[in-house]
Amino acid sequence: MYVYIVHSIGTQITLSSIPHFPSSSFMALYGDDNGRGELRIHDSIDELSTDLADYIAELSDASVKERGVFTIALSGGSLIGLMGRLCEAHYKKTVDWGKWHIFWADERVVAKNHAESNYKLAKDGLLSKVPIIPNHIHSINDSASAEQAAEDYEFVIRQLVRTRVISVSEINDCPKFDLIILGMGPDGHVASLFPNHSALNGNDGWVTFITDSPKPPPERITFTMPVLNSASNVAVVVTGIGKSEAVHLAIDNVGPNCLLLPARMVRPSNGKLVWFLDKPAASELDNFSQFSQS
Ligand SMILES: O=C1O[C@H](COP(=O)(O)O)[C@@H](O)[C@H](O)[C@H]1O
Repeated sequence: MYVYIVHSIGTQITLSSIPHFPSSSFMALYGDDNGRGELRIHDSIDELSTDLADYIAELSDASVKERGVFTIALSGGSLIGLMGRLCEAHYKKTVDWGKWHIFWADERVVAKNHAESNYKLAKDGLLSKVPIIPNHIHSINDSASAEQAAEDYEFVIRQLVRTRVISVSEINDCPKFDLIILGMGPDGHVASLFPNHSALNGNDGWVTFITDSPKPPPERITFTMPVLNSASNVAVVVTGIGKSEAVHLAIDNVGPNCLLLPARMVRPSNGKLVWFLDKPAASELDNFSQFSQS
């Protein structure tokens, strides 16, 4: 019945335990002092999914109390399946779904009913199963070119910033989403910001586009890095051994060559970063053996 919390303060590790989770649970938290955020490492996908659902529900409550709305930007890929617990009766009853506004941190420029659409994935796996107001679902214009779709999406976001549905960053003029929730590819990409791609340097606009994604489909739109880093909360959700090397490069103190890994560049300037990992994904972290002593 314990969750183990590991605080990393420089190289000094302190371990404490508090009653909270079922006995098989395991969670490790890095202090935010290294700028790499909080780490939540779970024994199983099942536990990770429950923790993720609780985390989202808590942020939703806090935002609705404070601002009357909850603005959440989703990604695609394995993430949506990991958010599936939110469709369960407990969350259906307790979450204030009518106050949610849904966005996409990245989207593939394909028709909304296409198997590769991040909208379709979220719609089938989550949005059609909870009482979200249809016009609070802000999906891209799927009949435009990638360039036009990015421009249109930025326009939609600008209108919602103007009407204060979406907050504004205190540091720059970027939108400040209550939560941006990201997956990560084995190459360290987040949203549709890929390593060594020029879109990574897109620091002016809020939404940019690519037509040569290394991962199909090639045409995508994506939030820029400044928008990711302006959010109040960013969660990065990663599972599986195939991503363990990228997790290590994104989080540990590695050489300067990795500084431009997209996942490593996610450092909210005035917000909180949380990594949700299963043990296989965390297994190459420098301190993993200390985490797994439990
Ligand atoms: O193409 C994409 O890939 C990433 C990672 O996907 P995963 O299936 O490996 O979890 C995803 O976060 C992004 O939104 C998506 O467009």
